[in-house]
Amino acid sequence: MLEIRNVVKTYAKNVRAVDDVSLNLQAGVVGLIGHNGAGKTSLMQMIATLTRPTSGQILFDGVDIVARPEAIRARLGFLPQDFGVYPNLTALEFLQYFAALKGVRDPARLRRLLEMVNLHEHADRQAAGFSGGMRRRLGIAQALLNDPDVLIVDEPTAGLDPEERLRFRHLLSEIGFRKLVIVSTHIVSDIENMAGHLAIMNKGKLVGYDTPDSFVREARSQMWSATVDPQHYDRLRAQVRVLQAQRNAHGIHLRIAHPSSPCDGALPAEPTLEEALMTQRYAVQEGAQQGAQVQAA
Ligand SMILES: Nc1ncnc2c1ncn2[C@@H]1O[C@H](COP(=O)(O)OP(=O)(O)OP(=O)(O)O)[C@@H](O)[C@H]1O
Repeated sequence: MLEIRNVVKTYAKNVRAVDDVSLNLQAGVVGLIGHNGAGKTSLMQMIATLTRPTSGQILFDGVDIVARPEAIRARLGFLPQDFGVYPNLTALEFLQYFAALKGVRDPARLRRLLEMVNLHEHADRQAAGFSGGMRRRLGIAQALLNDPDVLIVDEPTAGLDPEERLRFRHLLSEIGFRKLVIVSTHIVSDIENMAGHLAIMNKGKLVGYDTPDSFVREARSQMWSATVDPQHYDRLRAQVRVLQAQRNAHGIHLRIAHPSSPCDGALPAEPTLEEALMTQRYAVQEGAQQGAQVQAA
C-alpha cells in the first residue's frame, strides 16, 4: 500500500532529520516511535505530501507521490500534533466547513462521523467549551471526512486525560481494522495495545521495524528482576542498565536490562513492551558507539 524507499530529508545547516528510511506498510495500525527530534514528524509530513524528500521515493499503491501528490491527497487523512479547532463554530459547523473544503457533499456523513467519534450529542455546541479529548476527536472526524485509506495521527494523546486517552486509542484501533493508520508518538502505552507493527526511529534512522511481540521476545533473554540492599544499589547502577527501581520492605526492587545475570539473586523477568524498546534502544546506542570507536581507531 505505502512504500517508503531510501527517503532522506535534510533541512538547512545539514540537519539530517530523516536518514535513508525504507518501509513497506500495509493496512493496520503502525506505531512510529522515537524521542523528540527523532524525525517522526518530518517523515509523516513527507507521506502527507506537505513537504518533499531531499531524496528517495514514496509510493502509494505503486504511484510515486513525490511526483504525483494528488495520487494520495484525496485518500489521506491527517491529524497534526497542533491541530486547532475554531472555537466559535459548533462541532457540526466545523465539519461542514471542512467538508466544503474537501468537496464532501453528503450531509448524513457528517452526522455519522460525529457519532463515530462519540460527539453526536455535542453536535450543536461550540468547540470553545470542548475538552482536549473532544477537540482531538473532532480533529479525527475532520481527518476521516473523505473516508481516507491512510490516516496519519501525530502525537495522538498529547494533553488528554486518562479516560480520553483510552477512548481515543480505541477509536484509532477500530479505524485500523480496515485502513492504514500511522500513529506517531514517544509514549509507548499510546500504541501498545493497538499497533500491529512498530517502526522505531532514532536520530533520523529507522532502527527497528517489527511486531510488538517480536520486540518483547527479542528482549526476553536480557530482562532481570532483583531485590538488592540499598547500600549496594549505587554500585550496581553504575555497572548495569537499571530500568526501574522501587523501594519496598525488603530493599530496592530493580528491573534490569543486561545480557547475563546482573547480580546475585537476579531472576529472569518478562519484559514489558516499554522495557523491550528501551533495551533495543540501548543496544542501538551501544552499537553506534562501538561503530564510532572503530572509525576513530
Ligand atoms: N523546518 C525545519 N527546519 C530545520 N530543522 C528542522 C525542521 N523541522 C524539524 N527539524 C529538525 O529535524 C529533526 C527532526 O525533527 P522532527 O520534528 O521530524 O522529529 P520528531 O521525532 O517529530 O520530534 P517531536 O516528537 O519533537 O515532534 C530535529 O533535529 C528538528 O530540530
